[in-house]
Amino acid sequence: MQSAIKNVTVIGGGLMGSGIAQVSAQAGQNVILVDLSSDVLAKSQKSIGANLGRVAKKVYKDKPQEGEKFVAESMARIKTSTDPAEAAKSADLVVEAIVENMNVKHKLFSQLDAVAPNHTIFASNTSSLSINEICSVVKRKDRFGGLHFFNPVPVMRLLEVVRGAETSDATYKTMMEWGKAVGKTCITCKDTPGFVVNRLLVPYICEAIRLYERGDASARDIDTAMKLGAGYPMGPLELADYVGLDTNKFILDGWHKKYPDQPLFNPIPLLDKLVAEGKLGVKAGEGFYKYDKK
Ligand SMILES: CC(=O)CC(=O)SCCNC(=O)CCNC(=O)[C@H](O)C(C)(C)COP(=O)(O)OP(=O)(O)OC[C@H]1O[C@@H](n2cnc3c(N)ncnc32)[C@H](O)[C@@H]1OP(=O)(O)O
Ligand SMILES: NC(=O)C1=CN([C@@H]2O[C@H](COP(=O)(O)OP(=O)(O)OC[C@H]3O[C@@H](n4cnc5c(N)ncnc54)[C@H](O)[C@@H]3O)[C@@H](O)[C@H]2O)C=CC1
Repeated sequence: MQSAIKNVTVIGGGLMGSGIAQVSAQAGQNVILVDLSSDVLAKSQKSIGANLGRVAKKVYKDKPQEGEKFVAESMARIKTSTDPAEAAKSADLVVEAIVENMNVKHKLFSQLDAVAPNHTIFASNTSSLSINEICSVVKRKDRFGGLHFFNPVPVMRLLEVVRGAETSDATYKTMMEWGKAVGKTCITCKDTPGFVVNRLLVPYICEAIRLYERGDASARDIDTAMKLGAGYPMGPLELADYVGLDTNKFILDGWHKKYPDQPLFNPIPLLDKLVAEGKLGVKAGEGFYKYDKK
C-alpha cells in the first residue's frame, strides 16, 4: 500500500514513540524521533535496534545478511532530535506520543502549528483524551486526527484511526492509507472516550485492581485466571504494569474528572499509592510485580 506520507516526525521517544518510529522506518519512511531528553533518545535507539533484530530474525530466517541490511537500512532512516519545532518543519505527518496531559499536548501543538508546513497532518496517539479538545489550539483542525497504536507497537496489529469533528475526508483517507502502509489493520472510531479498545480494556483492568485491593485473590491468581480462563495473552495486572501504572492513572483520573457519576472511573487508592511510590510497572522495575530494570 502506497502512502502520500514520506516524512514522519514522531514526538515522544518513550514506550510508544519508539515503536511508532520503528514501524514507520521499517515501512521505508524517513523518521525524526524527538524527545526532550537525549538519554531517552539513546535508550530508544538501542531498543529499536534490538526489536528490529527480532523482526529480521523472523523475516530473514535463512538470509542473515539480508536481515542485517534490513536492520541497518531501517536504523539509518531514523534521525533523532531534541527540538520538536525544528523537526516538524520537514514533516508530512507529525505523530505525537508525549505524556498524557492536555496542557502539555496543547503547548506542543500550538508551537508546532506555527512552524509546520501547510500540508502537514498532525495526529495524537492519546489513549484517553479528546481529539477535538487537543486540536482546539491549532488552526489546521481539518488536518488533525487520532492515530492510536497499541503496546508493543511492532507486534500489535491494530491502529485506531480517530476522526475529530473537523477532520477532513482527505486527512482521514491519508491517515488510513498511512496506517496500512506501516503494516497495521485500521479501524475507524469517533472521538469518544477511550475509542474502542481502551473504553473496554481500562474498566476491565481497573476492576482487576479493585479485586486485588479487596483481597479477593492474589495478583498471580487474578492474572492466571484471565489467561487460562479467558484466553488473554497477559493477565490484567501484568498488562497494567506493561502499559505503565502512571498511564493507567492518567486515563482514570481524566475520565473521573469528566464523568464523576460513572463508578467505573472512580479513583483506586492502591493505584494512586503505587504511582506515588514510583512503582510505575515494567519501565520502573516494579508495579504489581518486580522486574529487572532495563
Ligand atoms: C494503553 C493504550 O492506550 C492501549 C494499549 O496499548 S493497551 C495494551 C495492548 N497490548 C496488549 O494487550 C498486549 C497483550 N500481550 C501480548 O499480546 C503478548 O503478551 C506480547 C506480544 C506482549 C508478548 O508475547 P509473548 O508471547 O509473551 O512474548 P514473546 O515470545 O517475547 O513475544 C511474542 C512475539 O512477539 C515478538 N515481540 C515481542 N515484543 C516485541 C517488540 N517490542 N518488538 C518486536 N517484536 C516483539 C517476539 O519476537 C515474538 O515473536 P515470535 O512469536 O514470532 O517469535
Ligand atoms: N503506554 C501505553 O501502553 C500506551 C500509551 N499511549 C499514549 O501514548 C502517549 C505516550 O505514552 P508512553 O509512550 O507510554 O509514555 P512514556 O512516558 O514512555 O514516553 C513519553 C515521552 O515523551 C517525552 N516528552 C514529554 N513531553 C515532551 C515534549 N513536550 N516534547 C517532546 N517529548 C516529550 C518524555 O520525555 C517521554 O520520554 C500517551 O499519550 C499515552 O496515553 C497510547 C497507547 C498505549
